[in-house]
Amino acid sequence: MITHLVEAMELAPTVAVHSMDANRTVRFWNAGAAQMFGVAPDEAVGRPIAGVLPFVREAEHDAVVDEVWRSGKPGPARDWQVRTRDGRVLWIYSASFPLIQDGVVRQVFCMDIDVTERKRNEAALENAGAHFRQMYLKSSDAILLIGADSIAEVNPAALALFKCGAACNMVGRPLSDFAPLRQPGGALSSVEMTRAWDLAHDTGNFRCDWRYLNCAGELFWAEVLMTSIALNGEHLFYVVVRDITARKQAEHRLHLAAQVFENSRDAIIITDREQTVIAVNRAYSNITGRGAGEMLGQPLARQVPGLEDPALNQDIRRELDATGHWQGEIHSRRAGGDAFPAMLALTAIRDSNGAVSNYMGILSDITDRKKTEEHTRHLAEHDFLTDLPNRVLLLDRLSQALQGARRSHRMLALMFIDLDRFKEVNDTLGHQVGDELLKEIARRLVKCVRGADTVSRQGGDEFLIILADIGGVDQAAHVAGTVLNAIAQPFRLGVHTLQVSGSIGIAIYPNDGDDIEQLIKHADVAMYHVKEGGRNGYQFFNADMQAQIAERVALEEGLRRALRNQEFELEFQAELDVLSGDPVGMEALVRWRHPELGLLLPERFMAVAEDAGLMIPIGTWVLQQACRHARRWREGGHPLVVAVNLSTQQFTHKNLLGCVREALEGSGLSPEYLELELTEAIIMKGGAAAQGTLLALSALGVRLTIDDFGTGYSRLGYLKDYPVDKLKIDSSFTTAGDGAVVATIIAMARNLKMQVIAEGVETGEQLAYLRSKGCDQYQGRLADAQLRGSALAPLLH
Ligand SMILES: Nc1nc2c(ncn2[C@@H]2O[C@H](COP(=O)(O)OP(=O)(O)OP(=O)(O)O)[C@@H](O)[C@H]2O)c(=O)[nH]1
Repeated sequence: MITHLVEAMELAPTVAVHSMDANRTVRFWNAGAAQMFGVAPDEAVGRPIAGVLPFVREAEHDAVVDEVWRSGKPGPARDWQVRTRDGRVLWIYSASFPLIQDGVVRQVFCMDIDVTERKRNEAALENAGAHFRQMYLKSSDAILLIGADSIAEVNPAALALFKCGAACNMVGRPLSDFAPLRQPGGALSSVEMTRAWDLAHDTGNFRCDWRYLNCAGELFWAEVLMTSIALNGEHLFYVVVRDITARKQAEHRLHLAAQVFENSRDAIIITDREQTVIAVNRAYSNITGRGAGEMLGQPLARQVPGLEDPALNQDIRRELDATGHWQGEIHSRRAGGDAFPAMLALTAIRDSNGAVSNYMGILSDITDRKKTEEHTRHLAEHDFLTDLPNRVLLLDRLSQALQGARRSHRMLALMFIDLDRFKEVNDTLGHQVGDELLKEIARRLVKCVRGADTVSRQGGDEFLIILADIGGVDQAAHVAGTVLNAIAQPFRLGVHTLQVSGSIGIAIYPNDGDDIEQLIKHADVAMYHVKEGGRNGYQFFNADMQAQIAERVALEEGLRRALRNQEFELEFQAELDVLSGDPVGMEALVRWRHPELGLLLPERFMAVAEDAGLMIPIGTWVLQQACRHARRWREGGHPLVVAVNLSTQQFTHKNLLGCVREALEGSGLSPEYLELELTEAIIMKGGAAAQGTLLALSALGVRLTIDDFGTGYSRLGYLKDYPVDKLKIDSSFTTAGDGAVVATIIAMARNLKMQVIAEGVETGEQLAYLRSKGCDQYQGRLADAQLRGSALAPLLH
């Protein structure tokens, strides 16, 4: 048995077996030992073991062997490190056991197995583990180990990324705790996560971008790599999470930029630094009708229509080099050849070193904007009603025409046209008909002139015409005649047919002025003279007109001052009873005590007052003063009626009643002592409202007299409809001794139960005649003389 065992030991190829006796002398040394240690059996057997095997841990080994000798039991198996004869260091697995004969330990056998290879693998594995741990701990990527349902382990980077502080805040929780309810695509995070786990499981690993929610409640983007691993039979996921928020933001910005580029309504062109086109967007094709293919690789200047002009190109380059930017309007063309206005903005794009790397061009189609601008400009320069040039454009055209005339030493004419009594059209037919008339007149005026001339509406019923470059004044006169004739043709406006006329003043450059203001002013002055002279005609400006105008202006200023300084006075004409000769009333007549010109009669200043719009304040003053006088007469024991003339402006003024009431209340005069005199013409001008006004005045208690009766085109029918108390026979009938007219008027007044008073009575015969015809009262030089001779003389002033 032993023999067999020894044979087996001899032959065991990988097991080195040797034995030693009590003297530590080698007794057995098999082939394995020879091979392992490089010592042949005959070199070993019979020699002390210490000399044969220089063990690295000799003392330790000796102790084990000593223990076997002493105890007679096998020593513990150990890994030892030994050095072979040829200097190799081996790891051996060694077991020692005793050979006992007769109860005595005779030898100790050692069996050694070379485990160097295994030891080396173990060391490598250990090293790899340590390295891996280092990587795990130091990794800048977050690493999580996910177990069945929850996080099993996290590295420090994961704690930092998820801002969770300690591992215990993550470990044990499902990864879905760290995601928002839904991913940006809208899918539920839990559903998406399960899908990802499944894919990772099926394919080994799975990569995706994922939106996470950290412990601070903040969302962030991460790239996730899940690797499915099996560890000790357990299924795990090794998850690497890398924060890609910055990348996502950059991607988002890029995406946005691409979207802007592609979806911009303006064409965007990108070139390289040589201005060769490298990209265009869709809008470029939409706007220009050219495909991107036509553009790419081509020089910008040749491909953006409108930029071909070398001079413009040079300007652009200079500006781009100097400021990095150029912007301007160009006349571009579409593929079909249609021209369109475009705004081009070119910007140099620089790289990180500041060198120009590209250029970006933005080309906008500004057709609509141009149209809007043109429309706005048209509105600003044209009259809304007639669409003729307005004052703004006229001034511009006049300035240009003047420059041209100066350069070419030619004449130009400026015509000021004002329609005659246009207000009446408005008043009688309405503003709308007035508007239609103005429009039609505008059309006719345009037809009277050449294309180079300008017809403009200044507002109201005023038109100005520039006759640019006339050969002589007769040419202007000819046009003025044509214009008057055109205006004079009947107008058919709806159901109305009307006939109007105009007054034209003409100023000639250079004779009547050499600047815009002067020419306009002088044409206006000339027009005014036509109005003064009865309207419906034309006049050229002359210097006398200017003087007259200056006088008028002075008079107008004087009137305003007179109102302020109380320069007006009242004079009175007596109204006497024909039969008794007693005074029954006084007619108040306004006078102006002019500081330089002395006492002025109304004829001298009323027309100016009317034009200057001063009739209301002057009339109001007269009314108030007259009432005060009458009140004083009454208090002095002379209850006389005071007669006050009303002007058209007063009669048609909306506050006439208020004004009369105020004058009565202000003076404390009873209404029956106030008599208001109106001419037939004034009543007619009051139009449809006249009857109402007269009734309202009558209702106030004041008396109403028709002045200058018989001179107007009397429509006698109206008399019975109006609350008129008295008719005043115009002095022209009295002084002319026109008995028939006077008698007829008196008879008519009788029939209408009105009183009648004759004006302008100068002689006793005239008075006798009036008396014989039953006239009630008289007035005139005879009446004043009689009063002046009486105790009431002071009342005349
Ligand atoms: N229908 C209409 N009337 C306007 C317009 N603008 C101004 N008017 C009126 O035109 C009238 C101009 O009157 P004036 O020129 O002062 O006087 P007129 O009645 O023409 O009398 P003369 O010029 O003295 O002959 C005024 O009654 C204005 O109210 C407008 O756009 N449409």
